[in-house]
Amino acid sequence: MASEIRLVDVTKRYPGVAAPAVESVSLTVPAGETVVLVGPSGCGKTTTMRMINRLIEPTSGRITIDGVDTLSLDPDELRRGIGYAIQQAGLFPHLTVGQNVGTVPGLLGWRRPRVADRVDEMLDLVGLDPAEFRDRYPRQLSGGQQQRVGVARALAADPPVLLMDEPFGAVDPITRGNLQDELMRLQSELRKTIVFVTHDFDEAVKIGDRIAVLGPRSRVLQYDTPEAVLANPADDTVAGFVGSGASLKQLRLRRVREVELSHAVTAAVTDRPAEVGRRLAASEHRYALLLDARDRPVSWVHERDLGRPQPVGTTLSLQSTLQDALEAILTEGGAAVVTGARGEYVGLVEVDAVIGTVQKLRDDHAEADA
Ligand SMILES: Nc1ncnc2c1ncn2[C@@H]1O[C@H](COP(=O)(O)OP(=O)(O)OP(=O)(O)O)[C@@H](O)[C@H]1O
Repeated sequence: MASEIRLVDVTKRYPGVAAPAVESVSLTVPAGETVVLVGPSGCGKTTTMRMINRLIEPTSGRITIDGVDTLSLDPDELRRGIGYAIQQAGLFPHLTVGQNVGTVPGLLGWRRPRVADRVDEMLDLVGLDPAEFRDRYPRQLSGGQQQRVGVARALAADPPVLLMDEPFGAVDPITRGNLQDELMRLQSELRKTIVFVTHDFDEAVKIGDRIAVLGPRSRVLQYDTPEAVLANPADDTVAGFVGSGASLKQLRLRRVREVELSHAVTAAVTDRPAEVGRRLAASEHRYALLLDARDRPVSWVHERDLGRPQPVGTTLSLQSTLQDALEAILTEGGAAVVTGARGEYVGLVEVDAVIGTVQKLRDDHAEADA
């Protein structure tokens, strides 16, 4: 269940402040997608997001959810239908984890056993063992665990819309990466409409189906897929925000399955070296890949050292990112082995194929823009 959110010409003026904090923003968030609002501090991201659940009332303009004007709804009712997760989780300190997660279902009048079941289900979903965590207080959790509880609470009443304001801002980079991965996994199952605020462009690229790059007063500088923003920033301000290393960032978005694989000379580990040598001689290759009885890669042999196979190191799957592929190619030297679901040999990724894919992406976006 997901909803389309539409902002039409939305402006917010804070009392006593001459310049509007948000000026004439129009943006459509498609149902079931994750849209990231990204921009520098003070540009109005939080104000824009909070107008959606009316924690802040717009001065003018219209916000609709599935075509219904949010101003026509009772604000409390509106907010019960919208999950909200914020930095440092914003948990109630005097309530247990279970009570925190069960807040909205409780307000909605769910019966206790149903709330209790839902709490456990949600804790499971965000990777916390209910038996261990449901009766703890927030202060007895790490920052990352608190963030997980925050996400569980936001999702508890199964709202079609989820607003997340720098939800992973207060944790270390590794925990942050894990929480991002978790959110992406959850979203691939739940397909909520998510509006996510961050000032971290890399986070936006990683988790967004689309990114809205905002300038002062929440002006939308570019609204597109991460691939398109990276390949072709709309102007110098966006380019500055994309920063250096745009091509390297693209490597994280593309998968091995999108690359043309090349093929090694293969042989069975049980084949005699002389036979492997004959095969290599008949080819343009210097290395052969030896496979076990179930076609799984075991080792490489060089034509001039057939008696001394070298074990295959890191292998890739078709789902691996091109960043992983490049890392493996650099470690393995020249090419990395791709395996299928049962570990069987599928092909090789070579560095030229990775470079070619990124270049093609740039050319495609440049053409689309021309
Ligand atoms: N209650 C308020 N009264 C007056 N001005 C406010 C109020 N809340 C925010 N502002 C101003 O509105 C502008 C936008 O603030 P907002 O918090 O939406 O930005 P933001 O992009 O989310 O920033 P950050 O990334 O630093 O959280 C800022 O200039 C801020 O000072």
